[in-house]
Amino acid sequence: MEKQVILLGVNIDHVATLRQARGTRYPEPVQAALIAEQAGADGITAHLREDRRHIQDRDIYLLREMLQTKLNLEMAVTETMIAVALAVKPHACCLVPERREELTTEGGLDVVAAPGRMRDACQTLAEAGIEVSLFIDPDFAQIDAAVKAGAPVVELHTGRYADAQTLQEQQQELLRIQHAAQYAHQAGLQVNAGHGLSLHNVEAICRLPQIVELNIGHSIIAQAVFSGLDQAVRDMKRIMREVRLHI
Ligand SMILES: CC(=O)[C@@H](O)[C@H](O)COP(=O)(O)O
Ligand SMILES: NCC(=O)COP(=O)(O)O
Repeated sequence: MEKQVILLGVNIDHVATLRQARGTRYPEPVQAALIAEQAGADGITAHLREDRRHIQDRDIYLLREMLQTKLNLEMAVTETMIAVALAVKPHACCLVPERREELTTEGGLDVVAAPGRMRDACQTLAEAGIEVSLFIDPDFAQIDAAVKAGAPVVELHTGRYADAQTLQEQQQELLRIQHAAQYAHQAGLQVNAGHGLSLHNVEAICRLPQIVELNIGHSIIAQAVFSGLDQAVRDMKRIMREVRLHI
């Protein structure tokens, strides 16, 4: 398989978490996005949650106007969110599961359980010129359902890999992701990955040649607290590039 550059989408949700903690006007997520782009981010991801715990609607509209790369809007599969996406027209939409009581995303979208709803959402967004990706667990049945729904892209959930408590568990989950990436690629899908990735665990995912793009947020924003956002993005891009060059 030809060696491809692996792209980095920087998720800026938790810049907005800091702002919402006090209801101030700072830190400005749009400013963070522009810094991330100048540091080498290939795109910006923002999750407009139904409970608006971090990213706000105004952030999405401003990002759409200001970004030099691409806006990947993460959202639940609801009529309300689809209406927002059709109004904003981001470059891409990643459809994710959401539960208000969750601390963060806990799993992948269950495409198998709602094939019609997923197909309709994919079709509506695609007709508006939006590239749709489905955030799913590394599971063959979910990959098959994503193909049937007409999604051109899947983002494999790496949360169980990132949260693994033992080396054995981590290796098992990595193997699951590897097989899912191969299967999804063979099915003609673009394969992205994300959730819980950091400088400490990203290398093994970068070694999977089918992975086109990683969406990483929490660990980059956390590192930015100490080394600044520009450096945090550059550090992540560098490790991704070096690992991919040597697979
Ligand atoms: C789908 C996913 O894994 C993340 O992109 C998502 O944004 C996590 O939600 P929080 O950013 O609210 O933790
Ligand atoms: N879809 C994954 C994403 O955008 C960022 O997830 P995380 O790095 O904040 O866990």
